[in-house]
Amino acid sequence: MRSRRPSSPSNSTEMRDSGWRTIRRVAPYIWSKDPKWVRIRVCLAMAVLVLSKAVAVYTPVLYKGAVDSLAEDGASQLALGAIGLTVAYGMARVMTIGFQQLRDAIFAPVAQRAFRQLALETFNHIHRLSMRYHITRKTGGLSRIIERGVKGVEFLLRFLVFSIGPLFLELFLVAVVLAILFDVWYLGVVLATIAVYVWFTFAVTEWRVKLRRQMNDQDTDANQKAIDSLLNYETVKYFVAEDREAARYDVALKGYASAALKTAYSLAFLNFGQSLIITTGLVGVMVLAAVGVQNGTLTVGDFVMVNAYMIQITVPLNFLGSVYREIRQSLVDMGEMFDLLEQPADVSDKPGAGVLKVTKGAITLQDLRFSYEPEREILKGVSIDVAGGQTVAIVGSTGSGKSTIGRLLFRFYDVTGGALLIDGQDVRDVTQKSLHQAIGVVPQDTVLFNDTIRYNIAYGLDGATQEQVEQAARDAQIHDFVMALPDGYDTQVGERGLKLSGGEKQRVGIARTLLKNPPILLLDEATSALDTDTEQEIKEALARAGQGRTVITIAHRLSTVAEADKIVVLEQGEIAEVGTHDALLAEEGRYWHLWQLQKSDEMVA
Ligand SMILES: Nc1ncnc2c1ncn2[C@@H]1O[C@H](COP(=O)(O)OP(=O)(O)OP(=O)(O)O)[C@@H](O)[C@H]1O
Repeated sequence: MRSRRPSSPSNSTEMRDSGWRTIRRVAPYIWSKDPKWVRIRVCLAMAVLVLSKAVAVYTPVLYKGAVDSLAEDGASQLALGAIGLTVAYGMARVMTIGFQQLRDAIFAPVAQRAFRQLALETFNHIHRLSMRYHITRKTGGLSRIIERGVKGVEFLLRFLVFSIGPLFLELFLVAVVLAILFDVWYLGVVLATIAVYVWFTFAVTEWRVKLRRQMNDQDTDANQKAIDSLLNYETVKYFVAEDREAARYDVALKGYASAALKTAYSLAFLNFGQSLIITTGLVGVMVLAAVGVQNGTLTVGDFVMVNAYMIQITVPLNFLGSVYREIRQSLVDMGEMFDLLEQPADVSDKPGAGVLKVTKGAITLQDLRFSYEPEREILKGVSIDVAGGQTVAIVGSTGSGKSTIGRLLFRFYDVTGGALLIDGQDVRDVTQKSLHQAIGVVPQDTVLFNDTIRYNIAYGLDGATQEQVEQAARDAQIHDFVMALPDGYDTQVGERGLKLSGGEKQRVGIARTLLKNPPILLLDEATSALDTDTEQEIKEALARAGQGRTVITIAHRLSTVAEADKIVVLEQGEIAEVGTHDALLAEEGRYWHLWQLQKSDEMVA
């Protein structure tokens, strides 16, 4: 699906601001001391740029010389001077192009380095951003922001450095040559032509940007309708709605066609207007030159030289409209990327944060308070002590805050009150890296990389060997299943692991966590009802995984927690009961009630 392009800045202040911000952000990569070659290349590219423009501006002078030489010597005589000048003219043209290409080649590594570093910086930053940010953004949207932002920088560099900058340098040089070789009238006509041309181009482009936006919106609309309809393929068939769908799509297509036509007409208007202005200027300057030739103050060579200059400056001017439009769009795209880069991470390491040292693996929740949104407290003072090596289960009705405790332990969010300690160290005082290293998480819904089973299991340990992968798979009770597959460990799991069943995915998830071998294990049990056999296998796999570690199980089904050393019953963010399975049943309280409910559910099922 093509995305809707963001709207462009509506006024020049915004453009200037985003322009400045872009320069501030990109300049350090372009004008960087380290490595040294960056600055050397930039200086060289600039020198070659000036050289190419100087040669370009001198080329018509050679042309004039050839024409004058021909006019003086007469066509019948051998005009050696004219031939020499014509060859020199040809060489000058080749040199101009040669210098341009050389400049591009010298600058290219600098630009590539800048794109790479910016993309990498943004990517790393996105990984650093907290969960709070990630769950509100669509990952596809994020990758588009990086892609468009980096493309924007690429475009801006290419056009500012290689198109707009050189164009203005050339205009300036031509203006100086005209003022010196001819008189200020020529300069006046040229400047007036350029001024009117630039004004016209910008004004019409501004109007065209709006038309283009309408066209893009219509395009997105048509696309969305088509995709939505295809995604609902079965529903369309169930309701015999093919004709209705086609009609709906056609309405969207009609809207797109009408917007596209307006865009095309406006382009014709822009092109014609530009050509009218430039030709008027060209004719004006040439009339001045023709008068000069008649008066005897100018030669025929001067006449053709003026023409050559005018033609030379019109070619790049022709692109001005599209360059202007693209620059505006690039500024918007880059603005989005820089917004992202400036987005603070709300969970970050304290300055001087130490490394978490896990000795026993004891976990203490001290009067833990937390809210995702200020007005709704999810955990209202929860205190739990988990001794090293113990298995503690947290149970409770849905929405009571069980998974939230796991997220706080992993420090996806910071607590709003109280503290969370591991072996006496507050999780906020240690580096996130060391904390994440110490905790293995088997989430409710394991998401896998779109790669092989081997890759997904080996992900748990950088550089894991085949033997280690297989051992982990055996411990997670998935090895036999994998070996029975035609491609074994090379089986592709599909996007997000969709080619595996829920139970298989979860066991792959357990295997990779076992390979990580963390002292603390956080199990967020699958809520989806698994069949009894699978549940039993997963239960065994998890029991094995928990040996010799501290385990916190967030349990949705009580049948899996009976053997826990301690069960904490959570209700609406508060602890309702704590005890062992037997003790809690004997109390006949909340846990007993939940147990009865689940037992009767299972009987019905
Ligand atoms: N990112 C979030 N922003 C706002 N509210 C959230 C967010 N995540 C969870 N919540 C809310 O916090 C409450 C507790 O969620 P949590 O996932 O911890 O519940 P749970 O006890 O694990 O439930 P379940 O058994 O259904 O998984 C829920 O009411 C949920 O709607």
